[in-house]
Amino acid sequence: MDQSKEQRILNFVLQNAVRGDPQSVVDTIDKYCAQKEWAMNVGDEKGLILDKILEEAKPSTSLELGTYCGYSAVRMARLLKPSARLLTIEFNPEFAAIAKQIIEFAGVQEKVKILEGPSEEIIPQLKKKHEVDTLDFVFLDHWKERYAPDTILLQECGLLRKGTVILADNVVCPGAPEFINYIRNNSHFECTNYPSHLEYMKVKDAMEKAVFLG
Ligand SMILES: O=c1[nH]cnc2c(O)c(F)c(-c3ccc(F)cc3)cc12
Ligand SMILES: [Mg+2]
Repeated sequence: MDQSKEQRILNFVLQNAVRGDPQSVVDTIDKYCAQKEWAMNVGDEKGLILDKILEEAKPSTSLELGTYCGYSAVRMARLLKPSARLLTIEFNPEFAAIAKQIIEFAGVQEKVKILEGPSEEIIPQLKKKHEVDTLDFVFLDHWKERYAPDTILLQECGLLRKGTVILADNVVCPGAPEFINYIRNNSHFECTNYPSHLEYMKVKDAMEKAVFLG
């Protein structure tokens, strides 16, 4: 059977990146997706915005919605302090299997736990099944129609605390209008927009940061 694009990305990482070196894994995926096949990783330009906001937050417990091939999980894990943890939720089993291998190759598997399934099912399990108290950082990078309902669900499950940083990808392209409308008109969040470009393209995109005020 023909290989999937995600399998081709994995193979390129295995053949060209340095095992145990997360930066080389990030750079290798960016090289492949910029030169060979576009893929929906957050990429190098928006990745630098993610890096900066994550480093400012210094999170102990982070959640990512939308693992895909694990690019942003590796990118975030490389900046986390030794005791910090990243939980990442992926609905698509094929993507989760690829991400697991890329995360392990990068050597960050001790910091990253992939949770396979729909976010609306897994989020309510985070406290009891995954021993989460509250989240310090949340990266929204899954289906845009889930950004708003999952943000509401995180609040309802008591997973946000005063100062939790939520960062959303793609608020311009493909766009997340319901989320933007919800979060910018909600007095419990302080929002900041970060204009950028769609990964590996000259198309405009942006990220939105929303700090929960409690
Ligand atoms: O579905 C997505 N989940 C997470 N991130 C995405 C992304 O960064 C994209 F650029 C895009 C995207 C796909 C096709 C386009 F033409 C433009 C953007 C999609 C996603
Ligand atoms: Mg994205």
